[in-house]
Amino acid sequence: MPKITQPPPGKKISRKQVTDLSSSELWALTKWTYGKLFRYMKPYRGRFMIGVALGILSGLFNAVMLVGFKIIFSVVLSHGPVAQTATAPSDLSSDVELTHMAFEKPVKAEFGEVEIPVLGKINPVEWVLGYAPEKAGFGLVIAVCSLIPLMLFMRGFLTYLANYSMLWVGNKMLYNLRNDIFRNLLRQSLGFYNRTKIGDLIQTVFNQTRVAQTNAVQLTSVLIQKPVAIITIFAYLMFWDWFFTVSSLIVFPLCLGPIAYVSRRVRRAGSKEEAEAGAMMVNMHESFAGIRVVKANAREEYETKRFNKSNKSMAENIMRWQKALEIIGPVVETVASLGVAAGLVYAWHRGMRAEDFFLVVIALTQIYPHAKELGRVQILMQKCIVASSAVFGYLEQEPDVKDEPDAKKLPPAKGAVTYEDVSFTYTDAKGKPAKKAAVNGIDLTLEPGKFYALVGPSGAGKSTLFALLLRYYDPTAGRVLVDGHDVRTVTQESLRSNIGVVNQDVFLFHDTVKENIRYGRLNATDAEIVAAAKKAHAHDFIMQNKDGYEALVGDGGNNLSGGQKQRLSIARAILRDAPILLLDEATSALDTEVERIIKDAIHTLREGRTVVAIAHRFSTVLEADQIVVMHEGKVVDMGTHAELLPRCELYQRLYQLQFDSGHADPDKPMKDIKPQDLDEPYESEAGEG
Ligand SMILES: Nc1ncnc2c1ncn2[C@@H]1O[C@H](COP(=O)(O)OP(=O)(O)OP(=O)(O)O)[C@@H](O)[C@H]1O
Repeated sequence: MPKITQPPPGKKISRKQVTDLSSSELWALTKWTYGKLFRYMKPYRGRFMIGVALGILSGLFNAVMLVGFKIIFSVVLSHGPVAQTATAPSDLSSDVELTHMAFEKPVKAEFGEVEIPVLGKINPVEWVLGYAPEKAGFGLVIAVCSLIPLMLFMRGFLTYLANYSMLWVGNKMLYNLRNDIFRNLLRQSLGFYNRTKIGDLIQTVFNQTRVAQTNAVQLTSVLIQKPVAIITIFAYLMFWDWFFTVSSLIVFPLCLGPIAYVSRRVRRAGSKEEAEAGAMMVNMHESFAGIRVVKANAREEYETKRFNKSNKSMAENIMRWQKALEIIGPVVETVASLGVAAGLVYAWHRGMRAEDFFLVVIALTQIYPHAKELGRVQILMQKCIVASSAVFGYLEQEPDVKDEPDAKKLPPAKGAVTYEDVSFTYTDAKGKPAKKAAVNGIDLTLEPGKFYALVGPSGAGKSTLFALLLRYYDPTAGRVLVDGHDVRTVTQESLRSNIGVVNQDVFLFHDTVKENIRYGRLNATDAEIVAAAKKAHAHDFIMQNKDGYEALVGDGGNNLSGGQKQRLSIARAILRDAPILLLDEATSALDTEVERIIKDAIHTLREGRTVVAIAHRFSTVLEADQIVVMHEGKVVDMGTHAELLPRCELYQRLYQLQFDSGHADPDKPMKDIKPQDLDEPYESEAGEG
């Protein structure tokens, strides 16, 4: 098996895959992930390093606290000076003194004297007071005890500052990461969007970026603060009583056992929860975006059940890992209590003083939360890798269609469009090419300023010609030229700024009428917007609303009728003022009034422009300067209605079908004519056009 050192380009790594990795592979992937994430940390490395330094300080502060506790205990819990040492056993009489004797460390000779690692014996009470009192007075006890909250506050404050710095860096990272991934997703070709679930994209941009960032930041904090804290405490304990410390190491792995077991359960449940979260996102997106279809088919219950399934499974998995996490505390405490009990026996055996034993217990319980956090490293690492593979998979995905490095700006075009032997085959969700080309060997020249109608049965390749001109896809063979420029040699932005599009499915943003029209040209003035709306015959209906141009159109334009949406879309195209206009005529029957208005608007639009319309009505076809007849991905013929009717068999059939099927009104759409609707299989005569 080859070693996985980084996710395959554009592919996500599943939690299961990560769980199955060998430790060297996991290490390699962690390095990869961190390498990627550190690029995002780099601009904030100053703050990051401050966070690291503060993390180390807060870890080291544990030793200061233990020293502090030792001083406090020696002042508060010692009862007066003990002048004896272990070398004078005959002078001892009390039990306390006996225990002192049994304790192999030198016993304190003076009140307040403590032995500190590195520093040796010191008497801080004497330092502060200037003399060594025989016994602690009330004031001294109060003063010394107040050190406890002070020390805890200091450690908490250091940890807070360390975490704050890390979170600050993390949030900046998240902000940049989200921006970059969103930008890169918008750069992707339509082919990418055909292959990808939108809910998945939303889940990655919104959730996975956060998971990658929080886990990376937490991991950094844990990997820096916790080992320092643990080592510091252990070093202190070792200095103090190495045998006891080493013995407690035996209990320590016992505590880690339940952590490891629970971690596995948490990981499994967490991974299922994440998968369900993705499914839920996809389901929600589809239900809301396709609300009309849902309602038209009365599928509310069906969609709710689908949602429920994911929701239930998610809730169960959340419960599962929360239950596992909650149980870890009591289990570890029970195991740790064994250690305390064993320690107590040891203390008795060694004749340890209560205050010293108390200190050891404090030190050991201080280690526990740090060890618990350190036990989560693997989970954090796995979560980080899984989320990062999704994030960087999308982030580093190169678009199928992108500007050439030397792409030039297409100057304002005259509007000549040429398809030179153009073929194109779509690919399926797995990137495999379809069996049949959508367009095949298209040779077509469209002159500037003319009106062309594309006609043909459903699936003939009309929309594909639009998509290739807009460079949504690159042809598999041949070239598409605008004013003699191959569209692949100019920037996509400049190409598309020369093309206006009116789709039959109008998409409006949840915003005001004004802003929806302005989407055609962002720097348009309000006056220009009103002028465009007037030309599109949209002004009157806009003004009927009391909010006029400030009225909200609703989500996707839900507050408007189909015709009104069309008119706003035309106003948008008028505002765009592009020399080439692509019009995908609505197939749905619009009322006669709306039809007329839209036709008028098209009249306005065609002036001085190359207009190419996918025509679904013969009234539109008849207006065209040239009609392009398409069939099965080929241009079959091209000419005026008068020229085509006598000579083009397919055109005759399309025409007859329209009238025979009772659509005597030429304004009625000739929609949904399928190849099989034509009497006999039509032999395409490619090349005639
Ligand atoms: N995104 C896509 N992925 C895969 N195949 C596609 C895609 N879009 C279109 N096709 C296929 O390409 C062929 C041409 O489709 P196209 O949409 O260009 O035809 P059309 O003439 O515009 O049809 P209609 O009038 O029904 O819109 C059809 O066989 C269609 O199934």
